[in-house]
Amino acid sequence: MAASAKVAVGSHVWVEDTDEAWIDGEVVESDGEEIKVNCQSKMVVAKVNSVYPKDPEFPELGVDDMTKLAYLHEPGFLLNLKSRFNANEIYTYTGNILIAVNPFKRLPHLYGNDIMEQYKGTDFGELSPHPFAVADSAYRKMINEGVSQAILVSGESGAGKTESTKMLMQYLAYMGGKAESEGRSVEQQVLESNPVLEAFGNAKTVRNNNSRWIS
Ligand SMILES: Nc1ncnc2c1ncn2[C@@H]1O[C@H](COP(=O)(O)OP(=O)(O)OP(=O)(O)O)[C@@H](O)[C@H]1O
Repeated sequence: MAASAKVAVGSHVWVEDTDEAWIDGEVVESDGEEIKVNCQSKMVVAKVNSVYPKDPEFPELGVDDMTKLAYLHEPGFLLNLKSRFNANEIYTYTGNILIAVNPFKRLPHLYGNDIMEQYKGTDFGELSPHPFAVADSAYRKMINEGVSQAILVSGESGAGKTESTKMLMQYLAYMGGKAESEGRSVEQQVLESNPVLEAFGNAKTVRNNNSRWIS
């Protein structure tokens, strides 16, 4: 929060916390420099310029695009991801960037052919955030503008880059190759080549038992 911003008694703010990262509460006292915040578990004293405003109208299930948040700051972002994750919504947009939170469990209902069909040719942002929407947007730009496209997948080890890339490949293969050869579609063949490539290029690490290994 900007140092000059006023924090009125009765307003709701986010305060940094060593255990939870951020906790929220109501401001009960302020002398202009320091404030006392009544958080659910404890009373916290903090510097005015170290707290962030909390949107009192934040929807319980969060918003599908961070740009719809009333305040763009770390605790607001984290609350939104957590609210959506608790509702099994692991994908969230920030404009045209897709954020994926690793569910560490299979969610097959998200990735079937019926879901790919839904995303086919649909305007970006019209349906729920999804890697298929990113892949569809890239695919259509490539077809319509005749220009090569790149999708950047980034995150720390074990975040889910390989899994997300598989979704992107699944969609592109689905869109690009329907011809059957020896009873298997191009889509199947492309996806089946993945474990072979992984066997040569991946190794178990502390964070991930299927990690990309670079010497
Ligand atoms: N969308 C998802 N659905 C289900 N499980 C997932 C998903 N994303 C990640 N996981 C789980 O997390 C594990 C690690 O994910 P992944 O291998 O994609 O990470 P990574 O970012 O590629 O890691 P590294 O950089 O170490 O290679 C997967 O083996 C899988 O069990």
